[in-house]
Formats: sequence, structure tokens, C-alpha cells
Amino acid sequence: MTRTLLETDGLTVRFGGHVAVDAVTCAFSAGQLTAIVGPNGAGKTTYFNLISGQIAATAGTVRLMGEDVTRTSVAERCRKGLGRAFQLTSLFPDLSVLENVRLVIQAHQRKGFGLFSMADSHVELTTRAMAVLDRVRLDTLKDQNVSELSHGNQRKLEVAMLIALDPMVYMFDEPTAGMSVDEAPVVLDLIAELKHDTDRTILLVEHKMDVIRTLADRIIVLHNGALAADGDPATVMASDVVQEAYMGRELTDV
Ligand SMILES: Nc1ncnc2c1ncn2[C@@H]1O[C@H](COP(=O)(O)OP(=O)(O)OP(=O)(O)O)[C@@H](O)[C@H]1O
Repeated sequence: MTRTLLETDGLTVRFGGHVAVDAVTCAFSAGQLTAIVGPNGAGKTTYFNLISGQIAATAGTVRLMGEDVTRTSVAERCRKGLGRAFQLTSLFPDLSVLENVRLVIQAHQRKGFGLFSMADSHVELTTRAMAVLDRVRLDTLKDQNVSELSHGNQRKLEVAMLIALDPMVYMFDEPTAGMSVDEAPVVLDLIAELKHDTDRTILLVEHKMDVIRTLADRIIVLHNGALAADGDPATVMASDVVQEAYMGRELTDV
């Protein structure tokens, strides 16, 4: 039986009179990549913000590996296994590529600073950071300042920093947004590789049809904040609700 890693139950947020996410009940299992789609303003990013804790729910619950984390801080959810990639906002531009990854690992481990452990831990941190950089093929750029990286490499670094957190739940919000046609496949390949970790689950907010086709095992559709469809990609894409919700506008073929 597949293990449920993340569940939202009746998850709701209201902004004034506007219900941006409307009683969304959904479970996400290990070994699955779920694409979250919907027209502009459907509530996809707000749903992500509720799951990761950036905004507080008006009603409903978020459960992470069975534990209610609805009132838990962003940092604590992260420590408990929720990993979200932000569009470059989590990078330190004036530090090197290696230092960025090392900082993430260090913060996650909350390493002590005892005199004797420091040298060892520094070597160990560097080794682990290099292993992650190797995995995303940024090892040769380890000493480069992040501000000097191409946009595509900055996005790769962002994925590296997420991998360094070793989360149970990966969350990507339009991971190839703003990338050139040349740069996007590298990040998509990285996400595809993450699917090999079959004890993890991946959530992906995405507009691009080809990305969804390549990566998704399942699609959920949000419409006016509510869950409008949920199922395997072929069935959901052919459904009336998707055809009507999009009318060929926001889902883009690239
Ligand atoms: N902090 C906020 N205060 C008020 N309204 C908000 C807030 N955040 C989001 N909304 C509203 O909630 C709705 C859902 O927005 P959201 O950004 O989640 O949609 P989305 O599906 O991610 O859209 P897009 O595909 O354009 O990114 C929109 O009507 C938006 O204007």
C-alpha cells in the first residue's frame, strides 16, 4: 500500500469576502508526482502557501506524515520534511554556489559549533554539499558567486538547495518559469530524477502542457479555489471541466 505523506482536509482561506482556496481535500502519496493546474487566479499558489505555511488557513487542516501541521511555522514544517523551491528568493547572491548549499545543509542540521567538531563538520558539510552539486551538475561552478550565474544555473542551484534539505515532500511552483528553451530541460531532468526516490512525493504547479505530460503521474485541477478534477493525466486533460476551465487559453504548449 502506498504511504500518504501529505493531506489537506477542507483546507480553506478567505481574503475578505473572497474564498481563494475553498475546502480542498486531497491526499498525496509516496512515489507520485502530482501536477496542480488551473486557470490564472484559481488558487494554486495560495494552496501551496497554505501547505508550506506562508499563509494561515481560515479553516481545514494540513497533515504532514500524519501529523497536524496546520498551525506549525514554515521553518518547522521544513524541518519535518516539507521542501518548497522558491523562485530564486532563497538564494544568497553574494555567496558562492558551494556556500549556498552548505548553508542550507548546516541550517537544516543545526550543527553545533564546538571547537573540536567544527573542523570535522566543515569537511563533512562540504562533502555533502559537493555531492548535491555533483548531482545537479553544478560542481564545476562551486566557487562562482551566485549573482554571476546564468538564470538557468540559478534555478538549478535552487533545486540543489531543495535536494540538500532531503525533504519527503517536494514542492515546485513553475520551476522553469523565465528559463530559455535550452535551460529548461536540465531542471526538468532533475525533477524527473527525483521521482526515482519512490518514498517521496512531488507537487508541481505548472501551466506548460509538455512539462505536465512528461512528468505528471496525476493531475489535480483547481477552479475558483475548489478542487474541480483529480485523476490520471489522460482522463483529467480530456475531462469537460478542464476543457471548459481553460478553453485553450492558459495551458500552453511550448
Ligand atoms: N494575500 C492575498 N490577499 C488577497 N487576495 C489574494 C491574496 N493572495 C491571493 N489572492 C487572490 O486569491 C486568488 C488566487 O490567487 P493565486 O495566486 O493562488 O492563483 P493561481 O492559481 O496561483 O494563479 P496564477 O496561475 O496566475 O499564478 C486570486 O483571486 C488572488 O487575487
